[in-house]
Amino acid sequence: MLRAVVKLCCGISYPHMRSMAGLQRRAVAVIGQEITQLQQWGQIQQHIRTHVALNYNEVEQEDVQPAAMSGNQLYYEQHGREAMRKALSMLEDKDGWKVEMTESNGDVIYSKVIPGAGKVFRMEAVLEAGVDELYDILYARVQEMPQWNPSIQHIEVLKHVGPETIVTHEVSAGSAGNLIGQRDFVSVRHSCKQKSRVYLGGAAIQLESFPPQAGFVRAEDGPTCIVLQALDEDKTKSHFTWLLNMDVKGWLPKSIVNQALPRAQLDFTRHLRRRLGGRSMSLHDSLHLAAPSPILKTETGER
Ligand SMILES: CC(C)CCC[C@@H](C)[C@H]1CC[C@H]2[C@@H]3CC=C4C[C@@H](O)CC[C@]4(C)[C@H]3CC[C@]12C
Repeated sequence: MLRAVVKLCCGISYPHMRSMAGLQRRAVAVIGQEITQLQQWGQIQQHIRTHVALNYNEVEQEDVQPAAMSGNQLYYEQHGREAMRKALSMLEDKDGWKVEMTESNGDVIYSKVIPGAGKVFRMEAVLEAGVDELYDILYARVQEMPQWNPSIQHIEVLKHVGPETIVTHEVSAGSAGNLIGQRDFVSVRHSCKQKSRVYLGGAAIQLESFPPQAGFVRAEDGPTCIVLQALDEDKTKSHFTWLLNMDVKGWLPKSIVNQALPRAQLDFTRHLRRRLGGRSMSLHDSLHLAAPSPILKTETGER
């Protein structure tokens, strides 16, 4: 329909456009580009509906009304969905994953080198919570994360783009336990909630209104994704899959980064379990938590 209207408009305006000059012509070209973007966005939506992995395509996505959204909002939505799609297709490819670590509580981290993305890590764990509770903790109340996770110093929701998309600024904690030092991230985070599954995708974005700040190393997270899958009817257990794909930036040996990233995943999950009430703590975790905290909130990170 949109295409037909555009064609009709083009036909009507063609004789006038021929007589246009300079700036007017440029303005028409820009409008043309915007229309193409809208169209591409529609195609991406369609692509997600039909092709994306792990049942994400079963989601009844509401028909989007581009007219009701500003160009920027459309861009964030599109970027978030695209990140989710890319991350899910990385997870979908089951070949070539190498076991990186196996924990006594059953958590496993795999890694794989993916052309274009570099080394990515996939964590698989079982959490003693339902997908709704996890969605609430990990997405709806994302800004409260620093209260239960000492690896994260600050999270601010910069924009609420829609019910499924937010733009966030995140600052990791520079601490003795974190060899990489403090980083900050600006990301679009996209969520998709189904009855027994939740998808949380994300990727770095550049915001003109939030350029890298002096003294901070701006890292890039994503395309990344967390998939939560309910394991039982009573909603007491969920399977947690987390694809971590991060460019930490700065001058650091790969070996340090490749050790720090899976560590960060284990730490994150340990704190998440503690937030869930310690219901699923392993012996290893309880011992670890009983010891004086190795995470000292010092300002020793590279700033
Ligand atoms: C190793 C160093 C550089 C970083 C350590 C902290 C990392 C692990 C922290 C910093 C910011 C954090 C992210 C902040 C926000 C979200 C969105 C949420 O919906 C899922 C978790 C997720 C995606 C966090 C995952 C862990 C994270 C990436």
